[in-house]
Amino acid sequence: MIAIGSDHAGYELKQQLIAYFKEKGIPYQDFGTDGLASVDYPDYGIKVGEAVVSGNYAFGIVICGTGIGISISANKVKGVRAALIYDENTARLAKQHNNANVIALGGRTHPFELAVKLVETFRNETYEPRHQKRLDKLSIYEKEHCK
Ligand SMILES: O=C(CO)[C@H](O)[C@H](O)[C@H](O)COP(=O)(O)O
Repeated sequence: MIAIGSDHAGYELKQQLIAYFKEKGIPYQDFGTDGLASVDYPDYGIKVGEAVVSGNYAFGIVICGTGIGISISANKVKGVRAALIYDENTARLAKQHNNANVIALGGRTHPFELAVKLVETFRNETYEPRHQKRLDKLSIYEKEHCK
């Protein structure tokens, strides 16, 4: 199950991705926003981040205008590794090297066709455990410094 959320600037791309998930039978849960009215990206980035660390989702997708604000927001949640991906290489490496559990896209920067390609590239990639030492350092920092 994919957790997906956006602000108003990411709403249209989110709806397009949801239509794609429906067509392909890919399970998802939508954490809002529910329209084009102006909202604040931290509310949705944090909501999706918290859902992902609950352990009930394979990964999260967060979308604002550029993907920057909402990825920063998701990364405030302990246990989240959110990656702003913008081409096939970063989509691949976000999984291979970082084992990202949230990916961020921009509704004003990522055309739908690119967004689908990046989501599918990320989904089909596998993590390379040789990077675990680095991820462990992030977890240790979180344990020691973040409540
Ligand atoms: O946070 C962003 C960039 O990091 C997003 O682009 C937001 O969606 C953007 O700030 C919203 O801007 P708006 O002018 O209020 O629509």
